[in-house]
Amino acid sequence: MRNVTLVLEDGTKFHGKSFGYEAPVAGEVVFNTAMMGYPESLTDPSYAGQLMTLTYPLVGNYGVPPFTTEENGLPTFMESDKIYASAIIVADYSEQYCHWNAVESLAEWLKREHVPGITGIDTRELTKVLREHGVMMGKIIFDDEPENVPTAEYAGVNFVDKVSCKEIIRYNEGAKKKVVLVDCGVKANIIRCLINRGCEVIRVPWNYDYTDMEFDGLFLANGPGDPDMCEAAVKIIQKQMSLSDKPICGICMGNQLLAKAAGAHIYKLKYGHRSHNQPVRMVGTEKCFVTSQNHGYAVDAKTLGADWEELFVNMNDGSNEGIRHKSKPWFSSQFHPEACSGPVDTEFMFDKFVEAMN
Ligand SMILES: NC(=O)CC[C@H](N)C(=O)O
Repeated sequence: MRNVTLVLEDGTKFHGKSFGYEAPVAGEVVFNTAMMGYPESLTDPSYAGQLMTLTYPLVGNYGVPPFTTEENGLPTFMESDKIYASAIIVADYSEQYCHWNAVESLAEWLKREHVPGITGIDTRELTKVLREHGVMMGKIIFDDEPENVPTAEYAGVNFVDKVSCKEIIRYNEGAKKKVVLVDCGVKANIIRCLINRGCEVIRVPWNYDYTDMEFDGLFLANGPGDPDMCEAAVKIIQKQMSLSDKPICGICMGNQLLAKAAGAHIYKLKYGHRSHNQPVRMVGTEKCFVTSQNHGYAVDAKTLGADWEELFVNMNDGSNEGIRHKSKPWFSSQFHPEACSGPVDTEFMFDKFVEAMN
């Protein structure tokens, strides 16, 4: 294994070994504290442009599932068609794996998909640095090729435009309820959750004007990067809200875009929420949920329009975790009710959306 150095924007260095694709890479360094779920996280398009650090030390020991697809075209075990994270950073990579569903090692998969992976990194120390300083850009450099220094930008890049579908894709055609799904970088399990509830899903590009289409409800998906890059999507949501009271539901980027359409501002969190155990409270109740999350930006709830209110708050830092309109069936969550991976306790969000369409 070749020696590599992870160099952070502030000059901090971490030395490790390459176990994935052998190429230098740069991106925003983020950390995820989930104990499992690397096949799902790596294929979550919301990680585009990011070097994903896993704080759980042992990674790779359950291998990687096959890339089979269902009849409807969705991947059986993955969250999209490929790895979207720019790299994975771990403490202790295990080439040996054992799982009923594994067909290859994580290293084999990363190499095939041209994604670097590095091991032997003190990921706890790295996470402490990111928590103190906030997320930073970083570069993975091969020690025997010091002149080969990669570059990348994160702020100001429209990642949604890079990952969104380019043409309309339909799933479960002919089902009772038609849902327009705005694809900002949608995870497959959002589509599965809608299909499982008897919906036809009409997946449209992020900046597509769907307002004159025939549908029963609008779903705003998750996606990578800065929501302020997605003004085009916000304008279409505002147009839709001015034309009709049809149900609208959003997840993660979808929460941020709905909030922007409601007049709110978005800000960047110091180091984001990426884990399987983010506690959220439903506002006005004592109901709390353990949620799966992956986001770096948040809605400034104080800036929401007068017709809107907070629906969920994060119990660790008090940040917004969801909003709703005071009288119309428009609501969203910053967390991931579709999980994949993570706890499924909040899947009721999909039930509420389907109920609203009925
Ligand atoms: N998973 C998501 O949809 C993330 C939304 C947005 N890119 C953020 O980081 O906050």
